[in-house]
Amino acid sequence: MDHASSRDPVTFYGRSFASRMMIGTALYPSPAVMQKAIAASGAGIVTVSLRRESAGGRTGAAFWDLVRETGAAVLPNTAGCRSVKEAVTTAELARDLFDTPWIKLEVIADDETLQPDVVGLVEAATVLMRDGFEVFPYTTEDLGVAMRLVDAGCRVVMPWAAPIGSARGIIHADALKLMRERLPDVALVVDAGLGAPSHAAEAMELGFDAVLLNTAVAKAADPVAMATAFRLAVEAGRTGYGAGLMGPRDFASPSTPVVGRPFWHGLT
Ligand SMILES: CC(=O)[C@@H](O)[C@H](O)COP(=O)(O)O
Repeated sequence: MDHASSRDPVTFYGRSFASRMMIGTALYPSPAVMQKAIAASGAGIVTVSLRRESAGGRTGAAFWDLVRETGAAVLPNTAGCRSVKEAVTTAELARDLFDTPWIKLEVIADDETLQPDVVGLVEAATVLMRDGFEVFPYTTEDLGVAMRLVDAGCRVVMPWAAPIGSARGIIHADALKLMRERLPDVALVVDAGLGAPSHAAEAMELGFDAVLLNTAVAKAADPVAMATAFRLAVEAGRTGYGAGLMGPRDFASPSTPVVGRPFWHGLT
């Protein structure tokens, strides 16, 4: 019987990638460390903030060159947008600047916590999908919102594990499991709040298609080593999921025989 494995490619809007990890480009101690960490992560997709790039000038151009040198596909994002209008305008600028229909859509309700505004998100996703974008919406674990995003045409949904930068890992595993169960044909990516490689493995074991993370790698004492650890964890989690995880049981189930006699009985 064939099983899914870490070597199965993942597909987003018709583009396939060997790696199931996406990585952010913010917060690294230096551009050189960012490049090395991206390489160590094996990520085929990097996300970049349009606000940073649209600032233009030498800093923006130099940063864009560094990202391009990684060879990864670019997923521009609308980080920091607080309204539908702002997110749609930013997406349009991103399409021109990065020459891609992809947009990681973030509509933020609260500057302090970066809590997603899920009402504005569905509205902006509807506008952008109608306008030919391929939207990767960043949302909470709420199934109802995810279903509205799918109704709007999104083929990818990116629920959080936990609030951005919190490093708490998956807080509502049951809600993510339900989302996986109810949206079997949608590419689901756990985005934000992953703090340890084991969190990424858990997301993959839940059957998610990929993970996206930034802070845990960028802020690690050794970002390159941490990127490697996340890569291995994603591969392990995906392979474990494909191998068919046994379900938990309420009570013990003996894994060693309790009948018969030890084979060495009588030899001494
Ligand atoms: C939505 C968002 O901005 C995230 O993609 C973020 O960049 C990654 O979250 P962490 O920094 O918590 O990994």
